[in-house]
Amino acid sequence: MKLTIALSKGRIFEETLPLLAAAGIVPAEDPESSRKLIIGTNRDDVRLVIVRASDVPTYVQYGAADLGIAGRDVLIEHGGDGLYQMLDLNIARCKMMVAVPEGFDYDAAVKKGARLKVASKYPLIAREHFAKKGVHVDIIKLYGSMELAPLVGLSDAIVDLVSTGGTLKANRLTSVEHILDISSRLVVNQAALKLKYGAIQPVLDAFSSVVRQGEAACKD
Ligand SMILES: Nc1ncnc2c1ncn2[C@@H]1O[C@H](COP(=O)(O)OP(=O)(O)OP(=O)(O)O)[C@@H](O)[C@H]1O
Ligand SMILES: O=P(O)(O)OC[C@H]1O[C@H](OP(=O)(O)OP(=O)(O)O)[C@H](O)[C@@H]1O
Repeated sequence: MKLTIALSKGRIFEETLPLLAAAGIVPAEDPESSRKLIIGTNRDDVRLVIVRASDVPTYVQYGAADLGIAGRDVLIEHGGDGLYQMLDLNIARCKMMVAVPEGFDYDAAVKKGARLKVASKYPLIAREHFAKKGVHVDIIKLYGSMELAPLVGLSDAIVDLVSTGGTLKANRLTSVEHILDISSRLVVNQAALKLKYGAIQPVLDAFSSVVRQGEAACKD
């Protein structure tokens, strides 16, 4: 029985390699250098499909992939239909933040009840955050480089992912609110979990043991 795992290239692929190795899975090619979208592995029964990070839940939801790895950001925006979130893998960690240009008095704008223009690739997360605070916003949906939006007058603020803070700093922006901690999760197609349980369970066990080792190492 073949298992198909959906992954995005870049940081998720890189950070998933040790997890795959623990499950005895080694990709036959590097998606950074190969143009192939279906990558074989050392195991005849396991293949990887390389998709956009935000497309991973869709492939898993419809069963085109049995398993996938996606950020909490992507999973919240997608919704949970057709898939189970099985495991927090603790990889690709970052924070979802509100950021504004240095010198913009965000607290004063909020206090005044100003209507804010907010650019984001994560409209659901952004909308819910400001709704909870009772702040009126117009959300402007973007697909990348949110940091540019306030610099050219497209928005007052952004909702984006922050890790080192280097991108904000390089663009003279500053974070003003923390919304969520983000990490990537293993998701499984609901039907596949039943039908391919025997093949999926060892992968889950191997991934969990790597996550537990990482947690133990953090405590030491
Ligand atoms: N700077 C970062 N540091 C750590 N993790 C990050 C960072 N940026 C994004 N992530 C996490 O990694 C996931 C994949 O990010 P990646 O940059 O590979 O894709 P993307 O460009 O956001 O997605 P898409 O190609 O679908 O637009 C994100 O969904 C998020 O959970
Ligand atoms: O705080 P930092 O360490 O600077 O990381 C933050 C940046 O990382 C992400 O972009 P990414 O590098 O994934 O680029 P992309 O969204 O264009 O793929 C995010 O959208 C920020 O722009």
